[in-house]
Amino acid sequence: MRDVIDACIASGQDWDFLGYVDDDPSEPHHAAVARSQDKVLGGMEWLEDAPKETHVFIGIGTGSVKANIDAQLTRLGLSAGVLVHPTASMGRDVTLGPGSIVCAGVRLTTNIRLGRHVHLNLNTTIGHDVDVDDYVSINPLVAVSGNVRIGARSMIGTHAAILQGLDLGPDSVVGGSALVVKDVDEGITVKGVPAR
Ligand SMILES: CC(=O)SCCNC(=O)CCNC(=O)[C@H](O)C(C)(C)COP(=O)(O)OP(=O)(O)OC[C@H]1O[C@@H](n2cnc3c(N)ncnc32)[C@H](O)[C@@H]1OP(=O)(O)O
Repeated sequence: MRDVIDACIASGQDWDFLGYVDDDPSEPHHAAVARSQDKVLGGMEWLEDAPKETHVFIGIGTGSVKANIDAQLTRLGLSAGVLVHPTASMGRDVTLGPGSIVCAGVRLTTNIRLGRHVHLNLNTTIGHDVDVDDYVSINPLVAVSGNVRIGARSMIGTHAAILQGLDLGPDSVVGGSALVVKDVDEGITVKGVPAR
């Protein structure tokens, strides 16, 4: 996520990165943050006194965790921003929900809706007329075809392909490199080619 923030700032977007909020940062995480000359601001309690103009992004992939943190942020009256890497491309009629993170090389075509805190990782493509519900994470190099609906909190593993017109239920999981050829029910994990 830090690379997306850096690129947005470099391209002239008006962000000033304050740091990370982490309830239980590991030693390697602390060290990596220090090497980048960033800081861990504190745990979730830091947000209670954060300036109200602070915008927050959730750097966690698990949909249910994102939903839980988003509820806490809403209670605190904090807003989520939208981050779009300058190398991402976007067609007409694309709606990005609060907290959306669109990484480098992502291609969004037309008539697409992303819900709250949707993450589109590196080089993912989203076809026309696609609805991605709240807290979904789509990992690098995924190809989502046209007229697909992805239910809330779902995770699409790296390099998966989803064929056109399919419905993936809430909390579904698609394994890395899967080829999804039929609808996926709520809470179900599919993997392989074809995915089952
Ligand atoms: C920038 C980033 O890092 S973004 C993150 C990128 N990472 C991803 O996208 C992760 C995607 N996740 C996966 O593909 C996971 O392996 C999941 C979600 C499919 C795991 O599903 P689980 O059912 O928990 O798999 P588990 O690890 O228990 O393995 C069960 C079996 O499935 C196999 N398996 C696991 N993942 C896959 C997969 N993607 N495709 C095919 N087979 C798989 C395992 O080899 C194992 O087979 P075995 O029983 O014959 O030994």
